[in-house]
Amino acid sequence: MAMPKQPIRAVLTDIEGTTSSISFVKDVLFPFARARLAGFVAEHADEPAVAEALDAARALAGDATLDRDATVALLIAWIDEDRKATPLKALQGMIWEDGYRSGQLVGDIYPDAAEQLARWRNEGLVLYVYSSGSVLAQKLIFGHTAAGDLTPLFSGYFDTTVGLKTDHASYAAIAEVIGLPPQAILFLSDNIRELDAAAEIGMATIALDRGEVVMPPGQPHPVAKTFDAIDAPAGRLKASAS
Ligand SMILES: CSCCC(=O)C(=O)COP(=O)(O)O
Ligand SMILES: [Mg+2]
Repeated sequence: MAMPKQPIRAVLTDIEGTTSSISFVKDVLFPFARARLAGFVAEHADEPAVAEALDAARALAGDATLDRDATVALLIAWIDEDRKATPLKALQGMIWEDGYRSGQLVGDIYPDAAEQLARWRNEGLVLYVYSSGSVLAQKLIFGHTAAGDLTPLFSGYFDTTVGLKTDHASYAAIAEVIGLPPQAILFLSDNIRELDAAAEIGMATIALDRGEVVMPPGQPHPVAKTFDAIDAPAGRLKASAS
């Protein structure tokens, strides 16, 4: 006998390429952090969170003897190759904090994402974020948008300290923390490998195609161009969009 489909009770969303443009992350956020990394490290290297991130970067590189300059050079190389390394993401978040608080950075959230997230929350869904950006960076981008502070919409945030976004175990751990079966969670992302990992443990999935990258042909997830096309409580595209 076929199991009845679980109603969706939570939405888990990616940021870059999903709620926010890839160009904002690549052309605004990454260069902002890149230009300030050496100065930030020189000024804050003795603070525990910074020292911990620098040590973690050295450990990831497999060379605990790297001096400060060599570690900064390594981190800059990681920015240039868009490496989703947890210590780099921690430092980027700390550097962006100054930019958001001073008004130099404004969180770029697609209006359709902001509107639909608010609507889904009003409809009783609980909302969570899962991004390679650190939890601090996630709170900053949603906390400093042109439409104001969107952080009250969210019940929680997950970053790569829970595991890689392409690893199905990360989604199992997130479902456990949320306290819902994976089948009751809808995951939204522009990255097919992330969606595959979430689907592997039974989450409902929808791919976002914001027109900045080409979707691989034949990939198995329903595709939405905007959040308007998504029927989140049903965990699928609206009939008018499919
Ligand atoms: C939190 S904004 C910066 C996002 C970021 O650093 C990044 O690498 C984007 O990864 P995502 O998992 O949101 O696609
Ligand atoms: Mg993404």
